[in-house]
Amino acid sequence: MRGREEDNMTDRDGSSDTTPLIEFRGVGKRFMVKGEPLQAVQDIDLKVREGEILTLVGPSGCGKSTLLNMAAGLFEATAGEVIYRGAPVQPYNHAVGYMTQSDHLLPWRDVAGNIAIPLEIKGLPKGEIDARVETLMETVGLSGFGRSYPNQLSGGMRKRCALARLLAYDPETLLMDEPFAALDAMLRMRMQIEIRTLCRQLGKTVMFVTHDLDEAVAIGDRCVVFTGRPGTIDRVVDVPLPPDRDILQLRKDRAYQEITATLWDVLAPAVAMEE
Ligand SMILES: Nc1ncnc2c1ncn2[C@@H]1O[C@H](COP(=O)(O)OP(=O)(O)OP(=O)(O)O)[C@@H](O)[C@H]1O
Repeated sequence: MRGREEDNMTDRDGSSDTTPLIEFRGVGKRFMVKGEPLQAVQDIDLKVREGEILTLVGPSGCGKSTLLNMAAGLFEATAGEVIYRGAPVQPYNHAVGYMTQSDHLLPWRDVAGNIAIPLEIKGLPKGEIDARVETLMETVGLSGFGRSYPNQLSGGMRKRCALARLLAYDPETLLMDEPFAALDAMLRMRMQIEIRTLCRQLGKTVMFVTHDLDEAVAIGDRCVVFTGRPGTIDRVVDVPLPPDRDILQLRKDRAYQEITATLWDVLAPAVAMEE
């Protein structure tokens, strides 16, 4: 199945076909670097289902971020096509929101001021902005911190603030590129729990890139494993854990242990080849 996702898009219960929200059809991306071609990804066939959390894991440089950038319409595919809700992705895809490792909070604005930015850009009236900011702070567990400045926040609180700002744009799809990589293990787990809970509550579709296989399994409904350079899809697996899984207890879960061990066998050779 190398380079190919299973053709059928049956639901978890196997009952029905679903139209993908995002589809990569035979996608390749080649960059020119100092006059030389560099094939970042090739032969990518991938369907992202509406409302799912799809995690992408693979060795460094296999093109995970490149795929997110193509879904966002920031990079154009050099082969194949990227489809969003039935139409080719245009520069830029306004239905997606991006979150990266660095939170890009404005240091001179407090928490409420940072979260308000997209609402101010939209030109909403002040009363509505205040009410929406309050709700968003509550959603991400930052109630009472509206007047705090980014340098007064812990790493996890900064992430929550960045997440609330992202949600203020109300994107249909969240593209998350190693958003929790800089957090310590405990905070990271708390954010994983929050992202799963929030995205299920709000019905968001998520493409989530991570280097961390445990994280990919813990938060994903499905997990895409990449290999090589150029990046190709080795396999797409259903994560055999319930949607309302208890992330804190996963280490003791037999299904979790088995799936991470299986995926590690796929990834390990590629990781061993990383310089
Ligand atoms: N704008 C660009 N111009 C030239 N080369 C690029 C550009 N963006 C990415 N690349 C190259 O494409 C390849 C894939 O990069 P990409 O960042 O997508 O991989 P990745 O899997 O996300 O890596 P990592 O896990 O290290 O973040 C790399 O060799 C990278 O150097």
